[in-house]
Amino acid sequence: MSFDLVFFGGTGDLTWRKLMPALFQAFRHGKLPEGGRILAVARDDRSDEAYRQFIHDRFAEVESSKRPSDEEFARFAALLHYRRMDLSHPQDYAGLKQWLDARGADTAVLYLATSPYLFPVICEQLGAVGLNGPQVRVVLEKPLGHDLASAQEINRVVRSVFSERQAFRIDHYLGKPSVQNLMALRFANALFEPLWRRESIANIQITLAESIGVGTRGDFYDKTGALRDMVQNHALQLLTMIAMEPPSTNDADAIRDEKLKVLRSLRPFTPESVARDVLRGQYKAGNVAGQAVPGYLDEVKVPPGSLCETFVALRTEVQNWRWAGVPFYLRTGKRLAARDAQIVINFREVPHPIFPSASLPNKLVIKLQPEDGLELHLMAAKGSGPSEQLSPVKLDLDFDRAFPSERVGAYERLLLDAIAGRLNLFVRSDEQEQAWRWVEPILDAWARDATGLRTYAAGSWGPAAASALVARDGFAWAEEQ
Ligand SMILES: NC(=O)C1=CN([C@@H]2O[C@H](COP(=O)(O)OP(=O)(O)OC[C@H]3O[C@@H](n4cnc5c(N)ncnc54)[C@H](OP(=O)(O)O)[C@@H]3O)[C@@H](O)[C@H]2O)C=CC1
Ligand SMILES: O=C1O[C@H](COP(=O)(O)O)[C@@H](O)[C@H](O)[C@H]1O
Repeated sequence: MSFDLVFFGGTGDLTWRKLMPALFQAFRHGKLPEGGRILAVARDDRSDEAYRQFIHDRFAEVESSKRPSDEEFARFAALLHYRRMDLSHPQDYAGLKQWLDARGADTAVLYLATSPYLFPVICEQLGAVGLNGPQVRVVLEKPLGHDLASAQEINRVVRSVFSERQAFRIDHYLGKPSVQNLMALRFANALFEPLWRRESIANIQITLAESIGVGTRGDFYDKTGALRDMVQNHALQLLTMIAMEPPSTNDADAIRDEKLKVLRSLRPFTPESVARDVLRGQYKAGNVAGQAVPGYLDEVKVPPGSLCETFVALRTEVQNWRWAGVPFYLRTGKRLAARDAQIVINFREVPHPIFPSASLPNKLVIKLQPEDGLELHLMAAKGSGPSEQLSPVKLDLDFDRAFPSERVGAYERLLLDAIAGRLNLFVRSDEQEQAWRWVEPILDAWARDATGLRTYAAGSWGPAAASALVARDGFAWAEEQ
């Protein structure tokens, strides 16, 4: 199968930092189909050779195990091409069409790695020159809109040019190996399904903690905040995968239909429940891994006095028969104590204790990063005889060790899926819009009342009030258990 992969925004940070290294890994692992060309598009004039040199130099900034040798780069670079285009100039698109048509590859994947303000004009112009035939797929990078109205507008334009099956909306968390494995855990094992419900599960906690701050992205981040940056997309996508009903097939729409039902079942927020169940915070100076780090307000390009949230914790419920009354806690933040993304399924206590020593409820921890694996926390008897001492034990499955040569990074997986036309790990427009619909009352409440922002020391687990959010129901966050 021949393919052309075009990166609009081909000189940008996303392309050289994430997409090119991911493609190179696919190439190195022999997973990139033969017969591919990669075309980078941006506004400055440069030759293919100059672009190859640019990418070569940027690889120096990539993790050393992921850098190519000279011989590997020479082979990879032969796939790379460059074309000058101003994406806001309609007259620049005919040349792109000619370039693609001259070879007429089986598939053209057009990756919009630019600021989203360009998405409408790019889609319209691709349609105008006929680059929307069935062999074309368009990949839309996050953020897809700033609120419901802007997301709907982008989707309207995309739909006016492409069919839904041609639109690949990226949420890179869906490409993470442990997130893919969540589907296998739930739907390729009979063990968990009978327990995966309110009768057995006390609460579910999704934590997406970062130890890094906003770095040099202060201007972008300040207009975005943690709710839009992480909750509306990554955290909610994880929640849907945990809470969805078993899809009837492994087809993309069967899965996305079930995820959409979960999003529609989330308890809607009111001004009162936002005040009670949603907490936002901003980091102050502190210490992360022994290093002193500045507060958010001292980061570059952050406006003085900004009220932007760098931390969100919230409590919600999925209002259906399976989950009625089970709290789902979501938490994300920058400059927290550790880089730690995990989903914790806290099971209920045994109904009738018979041992003299206390027994802890079972817990299943789905670890997304830094490690990728599963932990099942159980109780075991340490001794024998009538007064057995119970002790917690852990079944620990490390996927990196179990499948050492087969783990594929998120962007590598998603790029390969887009080339192959597999939509399972991409977000459908209705899911995305429903997620915006659900977070909007929070955004509205915060816009009306600027007083609720709490602070937390960099290197902590967020504002102290986040513990109270969970303690109110008689529970504790994983690190406090
Ligand atoms: N960086 C990251 O890690 C991530 C970024 N994103 C999102 O991806 C998008 C791109 O981010 P990032 O790569 O960091 O941004 P950059 O500013 O680094 O890159 C923007 C790219 O778009 C090109 N561009 C801008 N305007 C035009 C135009 N009119 N015609 C042609 N090309 C144009 C630029 O090239 P030139 O100016 O030379 O023309 C450049 O190649 C953003 O929306 C960002 O939020 C999402 C996830 C992660
Ligand atoms: O989408 C985003 O994700 C990253 C975190 O991704 P991870 O794979 O490193 O966990 C986050 O830093 C960034 O702000 C956000 O835009």
